[in-house]
Amino acid sequence: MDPSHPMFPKRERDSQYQLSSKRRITQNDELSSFGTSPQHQPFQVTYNCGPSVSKTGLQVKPHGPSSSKTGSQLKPFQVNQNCKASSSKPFNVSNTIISSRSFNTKKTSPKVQRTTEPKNTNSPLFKISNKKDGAKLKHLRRHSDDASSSYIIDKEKQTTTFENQSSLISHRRAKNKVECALKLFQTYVRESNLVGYSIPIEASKFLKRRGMFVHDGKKIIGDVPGIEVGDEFQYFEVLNVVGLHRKIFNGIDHVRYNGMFIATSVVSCRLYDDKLDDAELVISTGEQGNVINNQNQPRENLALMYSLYAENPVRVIIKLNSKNASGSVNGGEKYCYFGLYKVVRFWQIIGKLGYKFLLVKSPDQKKVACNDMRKRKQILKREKCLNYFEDISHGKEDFHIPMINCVDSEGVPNFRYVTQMVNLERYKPKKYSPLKGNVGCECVGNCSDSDQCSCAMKNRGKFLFNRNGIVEETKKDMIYECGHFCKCSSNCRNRVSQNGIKFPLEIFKTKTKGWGVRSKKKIPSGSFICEYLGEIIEDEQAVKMIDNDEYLFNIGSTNHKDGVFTIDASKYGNMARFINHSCSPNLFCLNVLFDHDDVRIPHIMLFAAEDIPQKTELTYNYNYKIDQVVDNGVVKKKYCYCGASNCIGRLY
Ligand SMILES: C[S@@+](CC[C@H](N)C(=O)[O-])C[C@H]1O[C@@H](n2cnc3c(N)ncnc32)[C@H](O)[C@@H]1O
Repeated sequence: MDPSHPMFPKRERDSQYQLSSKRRITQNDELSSFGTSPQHQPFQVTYNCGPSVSKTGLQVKPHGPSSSKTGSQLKPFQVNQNCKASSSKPFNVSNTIISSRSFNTKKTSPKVQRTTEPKNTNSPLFKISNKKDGAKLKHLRRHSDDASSSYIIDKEKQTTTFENQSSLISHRRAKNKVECALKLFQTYVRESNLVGYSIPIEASKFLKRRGMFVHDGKKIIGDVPGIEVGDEFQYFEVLNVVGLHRKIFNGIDHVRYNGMFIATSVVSCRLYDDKLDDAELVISTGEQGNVINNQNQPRENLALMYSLYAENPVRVIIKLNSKNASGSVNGGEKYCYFGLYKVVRFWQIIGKLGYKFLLVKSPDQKKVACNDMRKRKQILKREKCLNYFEDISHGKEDFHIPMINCVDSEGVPNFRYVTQMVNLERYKPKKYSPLKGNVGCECVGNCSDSDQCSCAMKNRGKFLFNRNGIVEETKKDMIYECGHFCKCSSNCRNRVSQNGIKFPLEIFKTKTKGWGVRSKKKIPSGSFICEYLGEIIEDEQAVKMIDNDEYLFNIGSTNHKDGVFTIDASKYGNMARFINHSCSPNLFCLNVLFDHDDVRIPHIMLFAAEDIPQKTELTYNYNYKIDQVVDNGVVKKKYCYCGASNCIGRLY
């Protein structure tokens, strides 16, 4: 081992860990371094929610209307006389777009009055007491009936047919606008250096400033032009951007229409998405404000109540969650538009001030809303899996990164999937700035002459990748790829690992090591696999992470006076955070630089150390030192379950 190898002083650092009771993955100095249809079943229960349950403060309770708690004696679709709403008759409502300027600003809060005391029944017990309101409701119903729908969905073929050319054109135009807005949103999320919940909020503000909100200033009842049943959105905030649901912290959106509030959209949480099919019926808990009597119902409840009488279409968006072993809901969430529904009844929750609302899907709406739900069900069945998630990268990678669990029911762990290092910009000092140093090569087109290419010169006068992108040097301290500041083209042979994954990978649950990673296809030796991504933190910070140090990866070397860094993949990371250790690994890692010249914070790139057959677990050597991991003066031990014939039995 060359002592000038930036990883060489790792041994010294390892002893430092011992002192600081820290353990973490280190780079090796050798090769190994590293509601269904009513006919089928009773209604499915969902709960309305905002961006997150805790944020909205809404209660999420896993019991439905038929639970004894609510005391409901009504069978599904049985509608109490007071609350008559025929579920058999097809919807006769259509789109209405109200410009925000045209709202009636006169406040005439409708009074809702209970006719009988609810004892053991949760029948809908309200009638409109205000005659004026009744007239308005009639007017609204007539208005809805009269308006002609812009498109018709062929139920059998599950296709959307537009009534005329102009409605098709305007739908396409709106769809383009939606797509543009979504792309910009995604780009903002990907490129921003922000962290946590603020990312989608800031992205939404950014789009708003740029006038990229679709249907801005309009409150739409019914179909939203440009959006189709089954469309999926990654963030709650996006629903506002595309005009599906205008509330940011509330699961029920409403408009004031002729002096009354009617609901326009509801966002519901499904806690058990493995049981999902197409939702024919949804029960949504109404807002549970501090109501003392029914005269003071929160606006959202009133809106849903009036929607029952108005028979207006309500858009239903369902938040699809995963559930992890501890039962908490996190990860892998998205919002799927399920189509237009109608409120058919509501009832008070016994012992509580809130209400529940039963919504039934319009028979003319497309049935299977989310494609991946069907696929997910098939895979669960075929693989005999207990849990399956189609893509934990949420479309951020060129391939889907599925997560398959055939061992237990644990869902996607709580971390944010990223495709670039978090916090890199913060630590990249100016003196290493490529703009100041001579970082980029001057080659024209593809780099071909290693004597002329300054990047090849840094690699001791060689191109380290062959023309198929296979790395031919496995023991280099540092690899310099051509990069952002080079004049060569983006297809240059000296740009490999920066271009992202080229082999489809999947995360799977192992029996003894937690999650692991395997390739869906065979991988030739020397191929680039993936980068180890996470948040760049300073060493001192890493040392303090006593209880959360499983995803720390030492980078750079200790002989830099101005900072030593670690990658922390606990909160932010990619599939690499799931790659396990083996005493006989099939991957190795290399330090790569291409977007800056700071050797303290190289990219950690994993490559295949051998030809890897498909479905084989990918592993690298964590390089822990046995008996050198100490916590509070006590030597910590972790047994190794890599199963290799040369396994030393312990990770540390
Ligand atoms: C970077 S994480 C790897 C992914 C991890 N299995 C998971 O479920 O998230 C490192 C942790 O995985 C487990 N692990 C990795 N390789 C192992 C091995 N060969 N034997 C036992 N546990 C291992 C250890 O708990 C280790 O702290």
